[in-house]
Amino acid sequence: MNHVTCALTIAGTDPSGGAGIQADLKTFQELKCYGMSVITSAVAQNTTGVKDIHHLPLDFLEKQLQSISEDMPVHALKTGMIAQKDMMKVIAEWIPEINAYYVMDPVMISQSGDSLSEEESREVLRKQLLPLTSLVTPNIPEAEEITGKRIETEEDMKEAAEAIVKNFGAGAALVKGGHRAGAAIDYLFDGNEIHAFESERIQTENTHGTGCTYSAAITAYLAQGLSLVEAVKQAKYFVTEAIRYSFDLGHGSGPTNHFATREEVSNKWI
Ligand SMILES: Nc1ncnc2c1ncn2[C@@H]1O[C@H](COP(=O)(O)OP(=O)(O)O)[C@@H](O)[C@H]1O
Ligand SMILES: Cc1ncc(COP(=O)(O)OP(=O)(O)O)c(N)n1
Repeated sequence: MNHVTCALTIAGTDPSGGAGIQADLKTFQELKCYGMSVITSAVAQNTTGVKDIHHLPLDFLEKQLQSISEDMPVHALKTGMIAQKDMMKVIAEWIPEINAYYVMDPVMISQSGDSLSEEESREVLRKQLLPLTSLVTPNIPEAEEITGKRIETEEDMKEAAEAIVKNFGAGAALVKGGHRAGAAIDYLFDGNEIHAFESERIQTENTHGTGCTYSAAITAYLAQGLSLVEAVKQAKYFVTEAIRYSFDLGHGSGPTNHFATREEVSNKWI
């Protein structure tokens, strides 16, 4: 019997294909996982920003989740945009039903500055979802929102990662440095120690969906059985190349290139 590795994303949509469910599924596919998706919100957005959001009804969210758990294996799952507290509660009740790694990208505000989650959902995220995670991957503003502390230095990033695990019960925390100047350094606290993942900063405006792509890549690698540290290391390489060979598409911040690590593509693309 051939073994298929299955990864699930629970997130919002991006019709322009750079972020959200679309970015996650492209990443799963590229990393040779069978990709599945449950949609929380349909978002009218593109490289310039968010135009409108339509939240799917709660009972429909439940039916989508049920469609997965009654029929399909899940080796790892990620969540992205979960805008409302009641959606979070439904998802938090469902996750323990399946025995899989859980990576949370705590999406709050898009790069274009548009809010993708309601203020009142933050407490549910902290109290009910974080303790279920194998890993949470906040950028700096999201880590500040979770911990309630300003992050200015690399020391602050490390302390935030540690606090998210020790004070909020996350399995591990990866605080991403995409929003800082200088080298792109992310810090992982795995419950025991801090690990640093560093790449050069690539000079480009085309970084739409980097966080989605990164967390989806980590999810795919965990599904395939890599250790947490190795999964983050491989995913960091994947997202760095996806930014390096990003597409100059649209009138705003262009999307990352999900097949940039294919040698034959990156050599000829740009
Ligand atoms: N210009 C860049 N060059 C290289 N790496 C980057 C760049 N911008 C972001 N990254 C990396 O992309 C990943 C996503 O980070 P970040 O942009 O902070 O997340 P988000 O998209 O959630 O805001 C991180 O590994 C970060 O270090
Ligand atoms: C539906 C949806 N989910 C998440 C995001 C945010 O994407 P992210 O990878 O954090 O990167 P930016 O696009 O904000 O750079 C989104 N836009 N849409």
